[in-house]
Amino acid sequence: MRIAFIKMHGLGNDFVVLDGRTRPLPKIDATSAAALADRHTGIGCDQLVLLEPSASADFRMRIFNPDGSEVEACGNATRAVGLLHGAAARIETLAGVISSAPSGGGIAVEMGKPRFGWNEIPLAYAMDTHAMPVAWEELDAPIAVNVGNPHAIFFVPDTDAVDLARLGPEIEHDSLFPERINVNVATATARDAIRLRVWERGAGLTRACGTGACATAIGAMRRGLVDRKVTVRLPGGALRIEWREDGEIVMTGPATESFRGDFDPVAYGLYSSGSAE
Ligand SMILES: N[C@H](CCC[C@H](N)C(=O)O)C(=O)O
Repeated sequence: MRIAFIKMHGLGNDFVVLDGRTRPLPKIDATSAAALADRHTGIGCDQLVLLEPSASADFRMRIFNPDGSEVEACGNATRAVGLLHGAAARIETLAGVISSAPSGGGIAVEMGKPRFGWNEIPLAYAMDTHAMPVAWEELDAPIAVNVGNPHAIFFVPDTDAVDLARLGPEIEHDSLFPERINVNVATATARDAIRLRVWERGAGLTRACGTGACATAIGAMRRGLVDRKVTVRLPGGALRIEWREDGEIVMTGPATESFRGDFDPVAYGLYSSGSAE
């Protein structure tokens, strides 16, 4: 039996969504996730997103990077599945239960509260995460923030002048980051505006990163560069981030369904539910 998928994106950060909220999905592991995400031999996406029933929320969202790693959070995908759900939703993730709701033509997501402790990022050893005493060439003194997943944010004079394709993977895989790291280069251009480019852990350069926008906005606020409501402009478009007085991060932005299709699970080492395992 063929498996249906929905192709979606948030500002060009694209996803293959397998909707298992009402019918069981085949077992997905790192190998099959990477095969489905492959842009040449698979369907192709920045992240594979599985929806499953949940005992603690409206549904559970699992997120796999194209390298097969399963991760705790994905801001753009959360808006996409919020659009798919069509109404306000509480969503169980590896980082806890978050919520989405339609908002002004887009989707607003309450992403949880940021964490700043060196062991919460996590880092391999104790260090000031506000201005880390480390550097990779011109990228130095990052601020580290965990918004469900780990981020390092470098504030630079010109984001376009950074060779992120070369420095991104070097930083992502540095032994300082035991769970690797998402790498953000940003410029605060006004009290309510940030420019951002992201090298994503397990995915590489993407057109937008929702958790990167959240982490970068929080980092800029903690550094006193911006106020508590900012517009973050990424290559794929803009997201609105607010750090609410109660500590919750609220991200608002668009989500789009591109097309629907189906695939033969056997071609990806999967067996549709109920068939021979
Ligand atoms: N690559 C990220 C997951 C996807 C985050 C990004 N697509 C977003 O919209 O938040 C990580 O490994 O933490």
